[in-house]
Amino acid sequence: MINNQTTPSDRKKQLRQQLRQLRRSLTPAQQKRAAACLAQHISQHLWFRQAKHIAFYLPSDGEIDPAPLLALALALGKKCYLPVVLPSGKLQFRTIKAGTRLTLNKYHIVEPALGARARPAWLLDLILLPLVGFDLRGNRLGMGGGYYDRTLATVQGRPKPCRRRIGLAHQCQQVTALHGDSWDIPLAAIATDKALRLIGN
Ligand SMILES: Nc1nc2c(c(=O)[nH]1)N(C=O)[C@@H](CNc1ccc(C(=O)N[C@@H](CCC(=O)O)C(=O)O)cc1)CN2
Ligand SMILES: Nc1ncnc2c1ncn2[C@@H]1O[C@H](COP(=O)(O)OP(=O)(O)OP(=O)(O)O)[C@@H](O)[C@H]1O
Repeated sequence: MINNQTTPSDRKKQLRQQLRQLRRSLTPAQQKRAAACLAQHISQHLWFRQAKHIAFYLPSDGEIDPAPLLALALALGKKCYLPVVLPSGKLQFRTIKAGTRLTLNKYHIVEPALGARARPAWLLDLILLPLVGFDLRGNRLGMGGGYYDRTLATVQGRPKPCRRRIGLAHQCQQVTALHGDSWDIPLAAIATDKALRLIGN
């Protein structure tokens, strides 16, 4: 029997493919300009200026590139971290600085090798998360692994993870409305090449 009904999960997958295709189609010049604009928006924000420990990511699959901001943060003496995927389905945030040994994870994304010091998520001052898609209510579509959701989930008996979370994306990744899932961790702001917008509650 053929089942033609699409579920919310099918639609999420389809949207993910479309938005990933869209960001991959940006030219190197567009990517470079977007990364520079993003760095400008975030570097002026109080949350960045106040933060001593910041989680970044290294771009893959056309994601907006936080590298210029990472370079600035390192130059300012801030401690910077990158996500490392663990077999448990969670992320560990490991320190990145000049000379940190890097390796490729199972998704071919660069991450610090074993040995780099890790910092728990609740001791980070600011977390910059990669987005595949977003809406202006702060709903977030990620790569579908649930890594950030699992890592930042509030579990009773555990300290609260950092709430200053900024989702990063190209402006073209905005959609009218995304369906939020019960496990989605809320974003406090979204930063694109165009603006940094705080999410109102
Ligand atoms: N730059 C970056 N780093 C990151 C993330 C991210 O979204 N961006 N993550 C955010 O959570 C984690 C990795 N999460 C991922 C989850 C799923 C797939 C994925 O489905 N990739 C393949 C197919 C699977 C495979 O090859 O085994 C694909 O490209 O379709 C990739 C990364 C940690 N590091
Ligand atoms: N706190 C959690 N505990 C256990 N499983 C979870 C949790 N959060 C999410 N998941 C699982 O992860 C899967 C992927 O979730 P979702 O599609 O929201 O990922 P995503 O947010 O797009 O990905 P990512 O966080 O990797 O960028 C879901 O099927 C969900 O069951």
